[in-house]
Amino acid sequence: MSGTLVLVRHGQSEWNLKNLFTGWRDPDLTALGIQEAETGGQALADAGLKFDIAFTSVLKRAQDTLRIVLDKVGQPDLETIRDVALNERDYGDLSGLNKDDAREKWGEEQVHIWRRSYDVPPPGGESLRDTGARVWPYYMTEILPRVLRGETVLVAAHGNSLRALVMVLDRMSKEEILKLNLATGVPMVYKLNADSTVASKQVLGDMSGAH
Ligand SMILES: O=C(O)[C@H](O)COP(=O)(O)O
Repeated sequence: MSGTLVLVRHGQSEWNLKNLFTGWRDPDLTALGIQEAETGGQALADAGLKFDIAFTSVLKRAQDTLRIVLDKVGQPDLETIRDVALNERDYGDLSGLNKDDAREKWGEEQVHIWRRSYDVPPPGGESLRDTGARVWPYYMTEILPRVLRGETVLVAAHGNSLRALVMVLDRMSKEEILKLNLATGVPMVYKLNADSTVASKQVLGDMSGAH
């Protein structure tokens, strides 16, 4: 067994609340989002986890979630690396549109395909495969080597940048990833084997409400 990797999706953002496609746009957390981050942080504190380093995107909602989590685990000054590679999937021309309006315009099924499929990009944006093509190499070069050295690494990022990672870690098929939704603020704790495969996964909270 080597180290520990913790993934957490940011708490609810203002645009999650308004039901808008967000992508690379940069809204703040809502009051609920702050609470979700606090709950996730508390769960990590209760599990006794201490981190060696944290990674996040260049977007506020992920950085603010990380700050709240680090406060809860008593490590407010932890070394943190921010990188665009961990940003949310770029939603392209859908960014800023209401998700229900989009369903009315293009149909429920098409919108679901844009949101959850592996390789169909929304107009002007990234498919999950495109997102994975930047997230995965970043994970391999910057994050994984630390975990393999035995470090405990925290990653605060986004619904789809983390889905891209979880798909590979959990060896999910293109069909399975279609159904995967990550809840906001719920940490996933992975223990990795020395060969980079997953030894165990523990979800510290309730994923069932995610949509
Ligand atoms: O970018 C967004 O709109 C959200 O962060 C994720 O949205 P999705 O659940 O529609 O992919």
